[in-house]
Amino acid sequence: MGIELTNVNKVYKSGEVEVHALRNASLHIPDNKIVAILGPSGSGKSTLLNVIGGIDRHDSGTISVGDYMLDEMKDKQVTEYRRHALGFIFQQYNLIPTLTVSENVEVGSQLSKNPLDQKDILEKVGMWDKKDKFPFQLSGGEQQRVAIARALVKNPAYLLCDEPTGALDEETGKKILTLLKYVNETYGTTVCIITHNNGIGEMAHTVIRMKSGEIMDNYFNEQPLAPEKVSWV
Ligand SMILES: Nc1ncnc2c1ncn2[C@@H]1O[C@H](COP(=O)(O)OP(=O)(O)OP(=O)(O)O)[C@@H](O)[C@H]1O
Repeated sequence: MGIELTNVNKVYKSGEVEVHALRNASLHIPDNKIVAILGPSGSGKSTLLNVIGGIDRHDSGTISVGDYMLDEMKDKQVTEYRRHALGFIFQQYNLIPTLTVSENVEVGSQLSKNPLDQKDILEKVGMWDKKDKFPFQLSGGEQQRVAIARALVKNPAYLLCDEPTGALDEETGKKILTLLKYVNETYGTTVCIITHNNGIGEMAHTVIRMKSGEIMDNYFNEQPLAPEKVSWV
């Protein structure tokens, strides 16, 4: 099972210009792992995560995520897949500014048929005592914890994270990585982390390196480091 891509291509066209964002990308990500997707700016990392996450559709090739065969799914089925199988985390947290912490998490809860207990999740991410605060009253690290709680309350099998520590300093970033590792170990969630920070590869079970839309490398880390021990670059 897990995530399987075979010869996936994605071309963006703007006028006469074509950008080959993914070129014959093939990879296998086993379930219940932490995966780091590394590569320079423009190498196709976000495109890869977006086609896996059903935010964007690929042009050719096959993608399966668990039981979901993405190339065979209609848009409505892709929406269901995003709601039930996936949680998303972004660099800029994307919390709703007019809702409190618990109301933001409630949004995630309402998207799921079998949501987890909100109090339990907010306690696990260390934000229960701030459940009535608004996002502007929280630090960046706290906002990212809430975003993780909102994604997690749906109990997704896959957590797709695009630069989750990109806006955070080293100390706070490492706390968020520790939380993601805890999520992986506690719930068995597969955690995919896109990052410019090569050090994050040191804590992952699987590392994927991209360049110019191609997967250059895909290897297992025999001994992933604890998040607090990774280098920060
Ligand atoms: N919606 C789009 N329309 C046109 N071109 C796009 C679109 N999305 C991405 N691209 C192009 O596809 C290529 C890959 O972009 P992508 O965002 O996947 O790279 P990335 O590795 O995530 O970069 P970064 O680390 O800077 O976020 C780039 O050349 C980018 O300009």
